[in-house]
Amino acid sequence: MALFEHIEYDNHEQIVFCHDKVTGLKAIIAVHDTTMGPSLGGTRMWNYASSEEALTDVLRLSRGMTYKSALAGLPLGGGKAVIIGDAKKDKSEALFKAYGRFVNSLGGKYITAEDVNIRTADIGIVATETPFVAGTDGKAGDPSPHTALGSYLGLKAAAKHAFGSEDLKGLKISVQGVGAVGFDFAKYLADEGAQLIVCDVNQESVDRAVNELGATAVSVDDIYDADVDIYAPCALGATINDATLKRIKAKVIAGSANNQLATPAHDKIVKDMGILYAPDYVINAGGVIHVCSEAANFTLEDTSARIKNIYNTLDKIFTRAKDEDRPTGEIADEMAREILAKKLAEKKAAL
Ligand SMILES: NC(=O)c1ccc[n+]([C@@H]2O[C@H](COP(=O)([O-])OP(=O)(O)OC[C@H]3O[C@@H](n4cnc5c(N)ncnc54)[C@H](O)[C@@H]3O)[C@@H](O)[C@H]2O)c1
Repeated sequence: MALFEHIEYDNHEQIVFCHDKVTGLKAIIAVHDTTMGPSLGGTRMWNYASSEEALTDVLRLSRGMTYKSALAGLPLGGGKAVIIGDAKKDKSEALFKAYGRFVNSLGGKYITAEDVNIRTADIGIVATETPFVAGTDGKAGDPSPHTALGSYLGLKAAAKHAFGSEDLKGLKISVQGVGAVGFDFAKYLADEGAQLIVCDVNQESVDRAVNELGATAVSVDDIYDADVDIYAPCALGATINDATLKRIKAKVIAGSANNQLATPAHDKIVKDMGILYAPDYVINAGGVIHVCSEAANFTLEDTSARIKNIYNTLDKIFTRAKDEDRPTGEIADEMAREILAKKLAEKKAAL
């Protein structure tokens, strides 16, 4: 397996392969970049088919965290970790304690939090072995309301660019997934007079959106055919793909879901279709801002100002993408790299 030559290596600072002989823990911690500060990113537990697949995933995700935190203006770098295993069968207190000792061995270069298949209770066990954790129970708490607020503000920035006004009154918006983030997000839209079309695999969540927000429900498959101005993916990743793009009628895609594009190539494909795409890691940064507020002791005002700034960041991305006739995701990545390069130059000058 290639390491320095790995296609996703992208100059990672440190990659730690963790193996605990007693518990059988196998994990990879990837620290992509600490130019802006200690790397922060969640730990994912997944039954990867191979260690190659796990490595590719963690490298891609940790770089994503570097870009996300840089564009959110946070004093954080990017990192991520994966535990290789079946979350239904392989979790144990001893395993998370062993993992916590590996996180601790990095001395704060990597701060962990929850991610797919990891609960705050699991992170609570990790926290018994290391202080380098964020998002534990009883501290900053659930990031979803802040993710919803940031995503709503980001959607308004997209509406301004696509339709000439950020006023959502009368706009038709489909919200795919009305869970922790999606419901609060949809409530902001409904409060502003948007017409909502929602779907969810959970019927209770659908009923709540229909009853409390006056939304119209459609099936999880029909959401792609909805005749709407804006499509807001707030559930799964990879919903922007060749098949769905044949059906999506919206002129804007702006929602909270992670990894919305099925492949990097879909960034240009949506642009060429005349759809304005709000890059996922920019619009959904409210969550990492929330978690950072715990790690960096932000005041409530500071946290709130950073979340509101998601609007301004997207505004800049959309303006530059239009001026340069380039895809929005490409511009976002470039802007993140510019922030990192500037900080690195400052650090070199200070030597
Ligand atoms: N929670 C956060 O602070 C945060 C931060 C950044 C990004 N995100 C991303 O936002 C998205 C939503 O996160 P969440 O915390 O609200 O999760 P959640 O699990 O609370 O909500 C997801 C909702 O989507 C529904 N769903 C699942 N499959 C579906 C399908 N095929 N079609 C329609 N609905 C479906 C679920 O039933 C659930 O109601 C995820 O992609 C997550 O990675 C969340």
